[in-house]
Amino acid sequence: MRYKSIVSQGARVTTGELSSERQRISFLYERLDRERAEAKARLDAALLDAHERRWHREVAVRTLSEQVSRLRVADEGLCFGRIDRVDGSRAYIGRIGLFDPDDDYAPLLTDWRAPVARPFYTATGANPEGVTRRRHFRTRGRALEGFHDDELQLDATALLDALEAPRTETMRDIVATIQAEQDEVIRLDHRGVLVIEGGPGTGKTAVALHRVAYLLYTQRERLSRQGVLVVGPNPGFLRYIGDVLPSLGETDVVFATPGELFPGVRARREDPPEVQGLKGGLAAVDLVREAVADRQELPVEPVPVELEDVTVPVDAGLVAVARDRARASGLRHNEARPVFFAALVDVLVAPALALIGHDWPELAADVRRELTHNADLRSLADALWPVLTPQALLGDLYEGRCLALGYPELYREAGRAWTVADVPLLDEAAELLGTTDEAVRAAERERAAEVAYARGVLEVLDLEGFYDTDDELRATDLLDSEWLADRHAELDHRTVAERASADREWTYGHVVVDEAQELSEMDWRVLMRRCPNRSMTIVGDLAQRQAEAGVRSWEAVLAPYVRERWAYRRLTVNYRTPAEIMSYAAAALAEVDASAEPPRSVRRGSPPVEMVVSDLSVVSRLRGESGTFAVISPDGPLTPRAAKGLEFDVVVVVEPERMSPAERYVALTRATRELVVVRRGDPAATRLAALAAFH
Ligand SMILES: Nc1ncnc2c1ncn2[C@@H]1O[C@H](COP(=O)(O)OP(=O)(O)OP(=O)(O)O)[C@@H](O)[C@H]1O
Repeated sequence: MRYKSIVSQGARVTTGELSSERQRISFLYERLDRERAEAKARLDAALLDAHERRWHREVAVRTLSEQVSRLRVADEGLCFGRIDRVDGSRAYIGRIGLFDPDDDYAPLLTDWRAPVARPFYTATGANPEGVTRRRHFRTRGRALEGFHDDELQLDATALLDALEAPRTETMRDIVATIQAEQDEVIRLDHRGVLVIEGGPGTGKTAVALHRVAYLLYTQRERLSRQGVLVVGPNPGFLRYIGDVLPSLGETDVVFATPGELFPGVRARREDPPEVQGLKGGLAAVDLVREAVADRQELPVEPVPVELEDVTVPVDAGLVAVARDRARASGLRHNEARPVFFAALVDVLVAPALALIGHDWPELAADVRRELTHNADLRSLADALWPVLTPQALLGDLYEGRCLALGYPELYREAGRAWTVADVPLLDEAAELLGTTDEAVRAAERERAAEVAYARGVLEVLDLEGFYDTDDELRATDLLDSEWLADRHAELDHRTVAERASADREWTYGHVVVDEAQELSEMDWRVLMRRCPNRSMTIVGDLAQRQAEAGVRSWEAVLAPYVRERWAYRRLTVNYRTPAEIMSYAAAALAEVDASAEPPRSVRRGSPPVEMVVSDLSVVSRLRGESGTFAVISPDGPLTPRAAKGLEFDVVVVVEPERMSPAERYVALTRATRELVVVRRGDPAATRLAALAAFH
């Protein structure tokens, strides 16, 4: 191996160097503790500062609280490497940057995202980028256990150590071992849509999350104002990746599944594949348009409206003229209602005058006034052109109207929960319907909730551990209810993430879409609405697509929004699955796409074990020896769909023959160490067949 470990170096030199590196690292922790104490003192002072304007104080408190939590994340693995340069200078690389205030703020520790840290990840023997040595530290908690230096090849040791470690329930950051091809993508200076594709285990998710941390570092001002949205396939996956950004010091990010992109709805249910196809294709845009048009109705029979001197029959022909005028206004359905009513009054004046038998101008004005205030005409207009929420529109469509419109497959019983595929339709409906009075009332309710939230913030400040003893002043000691009320009026104090996730019209500064191959054309419309600047990182693998309505070509999905203006990068190395398991899974890949290349595995392990059993209950007795363990079966509890994006040390795949090729490919590539494949059959017959083949 092309590295010098401290063990292979002379013991005298090693001990000396190790102890000097230990001193250096404890010095960095001292600095960290000092900065943290100073930030906390400034936070206390900001809370106490009675002279400062309230909202200034509020901003200061928030900024300092963020700083305190940023400093807290670096508690473990603060510094993980060092580079020595040709000019004799060196830089220690870590999770955050630390500076020396006593030496003109010279860098003591360089943030991994800073440009000067880049050679730590990218320098090679062929292209050393001015670096003579790269050193990797091995730490436990705050203690330095050892280090090794590499000669600028792809450093196998640090990476393999990281990859061999047993997995936990949640994904870890890879900041100490980012590889050059990944680093290129993480730091890519591309403002628009970036598609990152790669086979299973190539680090797409890890890279996308580190890219978020990098973008927040380089464009903090813009992104912390607008927020970042990370979309993942299901809640289990979001829980799995949920710790990575906080471990990198970034917390202000909204995580959502496609079923949660419409505020107020948390869809979990899946439609059958053919219904997903109908709801997910672009034709669903016309479907929603038709559903709205269907609610702009004509009376079947003329409806009599009684005025003082005459009864006017409101017939379909007259209503059609009013409806055409309202539609021609170009306003959205709810917003065009007043136009419809005014047009209806307008078209009724002439027939009313004709029935009265006079057309004096004063009489016409009276009739118009009477019609405008006529309660029957108002309720008729309400019935013919009702105010609609997206939920009411789709609910009525599914619970009956779909039959007359020719979409019987959409029919559902009243009161059933929304499905994931309904979410983009609700969003589309919201676009076509516009605001409702209900929306205004909801905004009022939200304002009331903000007041309650403001109170909550104070409690959180009390609970977050900034106050260690009872003697210290607490936020609630300093801020009274009057202040709370004013403060509520002055500013919206929720975090960007909280405000963004509650607001359908919020537009994010950057959107990350993971397992993007699963999203339908309708899902993409929602995401593009949430990100008009098209600053997006899209990660996926077309070969792993399980959703019928998912992506078949990136070009086709992106062209309507950015034409050909998007960048594409491929990751080629598999950091999860040992080579033996990957070559076993290659057969499933070939079934999905005969021309596809499986990624190259960095690790070797043991070949998968195949079992044939007559009774599947055996599976419940299988266990992994250590680390994480999962059974993936078409019937669950962990289905191939739910296993998307996850990994486990030991994986048992049950009845892969009952899975589609893409499902099989996903299931077979989840193991980091051992794969057991269980099929149902006659074990004796299988053994005989194997023996026959052997002879
Ligand atoms: N440079 C690295 N250093 C250490 N671990 C890494 C590195 N790159 C990836 N990994 C690890 O490899 C595993 C697979 O990464 P990840 O889940 O991001 O892959 P993926 O491409 O999203 O896979 P899939 O397509 O199956 O969802 C994770 O455990 C991740 O932490």
